[in-house]
Amino acid sequence: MTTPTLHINHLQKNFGKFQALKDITFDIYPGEVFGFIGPNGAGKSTTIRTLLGILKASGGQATIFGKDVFKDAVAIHSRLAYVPGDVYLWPNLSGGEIIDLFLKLAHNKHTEKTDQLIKAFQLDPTKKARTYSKGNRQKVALIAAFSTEADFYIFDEPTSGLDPLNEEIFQQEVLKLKAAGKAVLLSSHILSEVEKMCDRIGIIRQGKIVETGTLQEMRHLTRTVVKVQTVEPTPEIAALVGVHNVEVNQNGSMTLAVDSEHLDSLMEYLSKKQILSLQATPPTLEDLFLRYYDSEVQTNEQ
Ligand SMILES: Nc1ncnc2c1ncn2[C@@H]1O[C@H](COP(=O)(O)OP(=O)(O)OP(=O)(O)O)[C@@H](O)[C@H]1O
Repeated sequence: MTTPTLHINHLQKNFGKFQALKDITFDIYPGEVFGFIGPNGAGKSTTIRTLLGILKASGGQATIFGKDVFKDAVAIHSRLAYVPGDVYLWPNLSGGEIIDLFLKLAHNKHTEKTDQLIKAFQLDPTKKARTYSKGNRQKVALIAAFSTEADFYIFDEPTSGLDPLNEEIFQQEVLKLKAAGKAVLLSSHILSEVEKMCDRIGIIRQGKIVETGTLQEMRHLTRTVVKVQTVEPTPEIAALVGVHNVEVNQNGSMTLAVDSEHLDSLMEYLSKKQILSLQATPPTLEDLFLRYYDSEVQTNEQ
């Protein structure tokens, strides 16, 4: 079996009496883009900072490339690239100088690829960092990271501040990493981005991983919205197992929600009816995420 690039097992982190990470467990394999999502304050950055050795864990284990992140940081960091959500840059150096400095610190060199990335992200590398917008500061870190020859790339909300064109460049570069067999951890609030790029997703809530799986597996946890119009009225549909919220529309069509595991039996039932129109809208990652977000709000209010 392939060794995971990242293995986290029951990771915990306390800040004084506050337990920010209660139980974080997941793996990321080579060639995989793993989406790490959850509400504000759920513990995404704390998990990442602990993996990078910036914070000391209070319990549990974590390995990167099979090495203990708390003991073998130097060996791990030589094969790892990281971009935080809010990048600090030396204000009096130019963007180009900072990219080269980041590359030097990572024992890498400015290459043709670096120039291609500067062009693709449309960064003016001659300008001093103090004149850069937030988006341009992000670009400096992203260009350095994508120019780095690493095996594991960690991005913590990397596209906050990027315009749609640059977000697209970011996505293309991540997919190139994946095609090259690299592992990627992507923490993001942009669910459409996660949905588009990630092979598997982990949802964190209040310091705990509450779900991990492929988008397909996640979809089974939620409901599909079906809009159907039959020749004959079918009020008995509301009594079928897994069917919820049946509403009759003005034109006689029905809108209902069906648990994903009962979608097939609903379709079998409908195949025996005369259908005028049928539309099934699969749940998005946002539908699933909002479900967890909602339950967080309720928990906090109790
Ligand atoms: N140094 C610290 N001292 C005390 N509490 C902290 C510290 N760093 C983070 N926390 C708390 O730990 C929890 C998790 O924070 P974290 O920044 O990891 O969340 P996040 O999921 O990355 O959120 P966001 O999506 O807003 O970036 C929060 O309640 C935060 O207030």
